Amino acid sequence: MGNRSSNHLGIPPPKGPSAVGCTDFMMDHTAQGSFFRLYYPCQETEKAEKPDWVPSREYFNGLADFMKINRTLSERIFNYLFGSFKIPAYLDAPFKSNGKCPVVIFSHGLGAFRTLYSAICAELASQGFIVASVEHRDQSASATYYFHEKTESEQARKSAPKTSASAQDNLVKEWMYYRTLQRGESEFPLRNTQVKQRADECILALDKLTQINSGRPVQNVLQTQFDWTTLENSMDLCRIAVMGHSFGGATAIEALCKEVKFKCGVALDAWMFPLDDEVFPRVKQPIFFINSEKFQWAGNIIRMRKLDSAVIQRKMITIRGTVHQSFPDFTFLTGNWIGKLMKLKGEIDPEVAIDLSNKATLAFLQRHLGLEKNFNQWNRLIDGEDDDLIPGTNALKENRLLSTHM
Ligand SMILES: CCN(CC)CCN(C[C@]12C[C@](c3ccc(C(F)(F)F)cc3)(C1)C2)C(=O)Cn1c(SCc2ccc(F)cc2)nc(=O)c2c1C=CC2
Repeated sequence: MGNRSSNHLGIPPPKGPSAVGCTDFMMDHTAQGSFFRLYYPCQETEKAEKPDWVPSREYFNGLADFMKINRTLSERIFNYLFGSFKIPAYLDAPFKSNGKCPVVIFSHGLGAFRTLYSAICAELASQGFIVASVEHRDQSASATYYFHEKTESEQARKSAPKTSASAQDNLVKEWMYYRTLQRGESEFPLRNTQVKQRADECILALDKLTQINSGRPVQNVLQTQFDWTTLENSMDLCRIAVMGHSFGGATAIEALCKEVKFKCGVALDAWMFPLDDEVFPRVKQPIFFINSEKFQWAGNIIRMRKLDSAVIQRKMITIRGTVHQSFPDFTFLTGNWIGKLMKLKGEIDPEVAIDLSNKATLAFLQRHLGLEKNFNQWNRLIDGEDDDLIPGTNALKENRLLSTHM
């Protein structure tokens, strides 16, 4: 990678043997329904094009709200900086896999949304996983949308002639934006309510995938060219993991606690604040904490350590030279100095960092989902055995003799 010209920016293509397809699913016309982007192994295809990384400009508006910057100005900047990037996957490409695919449900961070972790999700799909990247409707996403049927009165107000009242015409696309903390509002009740809703949304996404896998007809209210019936019997529903970044890492832990079908969890730079203390003793599945060097702090690590267990595998590694944004796709999309200025990049090459994170994740998933692949070649990464990895954490002042294995 070192010899690539610096202006060649973009989300790194997946490294696994399969080409990757992606499509969107929305269960119904409510904010309570499941909404996710699906990444999956697909047939090599020239004709399918790669979808836009940010599906519509409302997402940039939401991002501006989240970052407390002016919408008009930032929309132009975001469009200029990020408007043309494509996802390393083929839109609605036909599904193809030999054998049943293990499943990962992915949960985005605060202020993010379903498309921003494509380097991670596409890599897993290229290695044979079916990945559903959920878009949460708990108002923690920068933006998300849903449809609702227009009421008679709304219909009446619309100027168009009655004759055009097709199914689509009486649907209104409703945008839900990031909910900022009100002045004087305490954060924990909001985040604790949100983490529970987020876990339920991960479980609901799994329920929809289960229904799709069974071949029972499933409604997708989005007009896509993807044939969902091709996913019948495609998933190994004994091999399901839940994964997430930051707030999504806490969501993964909450989801493990609520749903035993999730056999293990991977928490990328988890933000432990939203979780109740009583969740910790109730999680029985293995968890892998993959942390950045700059984001973590002692209090957050100490909460992760509450999950430490002599009988259930809990592992933790820290990637040297990484920041919180080393996991979402933004880290690949700006030059070095803008990236470092906006804390989107750390010292380490972003592709090296995400490669370590992805390989360590694959090795952990093989171990705890019982996969018959060759991801065990990266087992040493789970123990932090690499020049760019620290076993456990750098965020505590303890000396190495006292540090536990996690
Ligand atoms: C002032 C705002 N204040 C809001 C509460 C803090 C804002 N903030 C730091 C930011 C996100 C930042 C960001 C994004 C995107 C560009 C861009 F320019 F590239 F678009 C730049 C700069 C602004 C780095 C975080 O919240 C960090 N964070 C995140 S960031 C997840 C995310 C969000 C948007 C994305 F586009 C990509 C990824 N997810 C979490 O679950 C948690 C935290 C903190 C605790 C829990």
